[in-house]
Amino acid sequence: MNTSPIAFLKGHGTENDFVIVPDPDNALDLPASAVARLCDRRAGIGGDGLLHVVRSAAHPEAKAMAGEAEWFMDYRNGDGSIAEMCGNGVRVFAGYLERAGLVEEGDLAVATRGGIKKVHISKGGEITVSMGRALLPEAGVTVSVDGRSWPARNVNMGNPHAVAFVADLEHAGELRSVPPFSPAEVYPDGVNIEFVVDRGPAHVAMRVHERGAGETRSCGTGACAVAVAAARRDGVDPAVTGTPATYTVDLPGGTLVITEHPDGEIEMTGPAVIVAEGVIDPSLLAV
Ligand SMILES: N[C@@H](CCC[C@H](N)C(=O)O)C(=O)O
Repeated sequence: MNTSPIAFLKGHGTENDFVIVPDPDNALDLPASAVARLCDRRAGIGGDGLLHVVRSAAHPEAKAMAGEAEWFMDYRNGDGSIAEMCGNGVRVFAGYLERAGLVEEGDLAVATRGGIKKVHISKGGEITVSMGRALLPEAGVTVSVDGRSWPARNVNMGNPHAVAFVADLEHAGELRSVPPFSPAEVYPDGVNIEFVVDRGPAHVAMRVHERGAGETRSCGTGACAVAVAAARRDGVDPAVTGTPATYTVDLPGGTLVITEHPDGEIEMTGPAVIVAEGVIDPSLLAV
């Protein structure tokens, strides 16, 4: 049981916001109920998710990566569930490590449940993450919200996404109160759903309903999934042309720039901001 005061920080990446809990030795008990309490916007600190900052060597799920990546992003969704990867989260995670003096500007590797991610912290504060390759299972899916349905592209960025191109982002309705529907046989563990419109050549805008969090103001893995789905729809495949493709993705909370390289590697660039730090009352962490 956690009895002494525990430090936290609050940060966001394009307004996808996180409670950051530094715990290098993995000494804290953080069950789903405690995570949900911390992420509660009224009775807790508030966040779309939680970044538990642990040394890889101290976490059973990350030990094997400790030789290549000193730090493990133990990411949790706001409802306490576990996700493989969080694109905005990994930038904020790296931003925290730099601010705490645990890493320096430049290149670092971060261990995640989705594997090791290479991160570059640049002088201006923007952070670029190599997000890995997108998997595009052939099976098309349908998503529905508020009585409307759209065909969607199934994209896996380490975590599952369904990307639907719509005529108007307002058609996605009140996503926070009316969760969209997607087929459980395709997504047995749930799915993140993106609604997308065109803004111009290689420029789209999206809204997202995240698994475990509801509608959020941004999703990094979602923006990567959208950029790849938009490129394929536009007949663009860097593996075929041998030329990188860059898409600008506008989200309610800001803009992310996504580049897909000919070898399939996807790079995402965006900001990471720390807005506060403080101390958690241990009662919030009671099991
Ligand atoms: N906001 C994240 C994605 C977080 C995980 C997602 N909700 C899931 O359950 O897969 C991002 O920036 O990628």
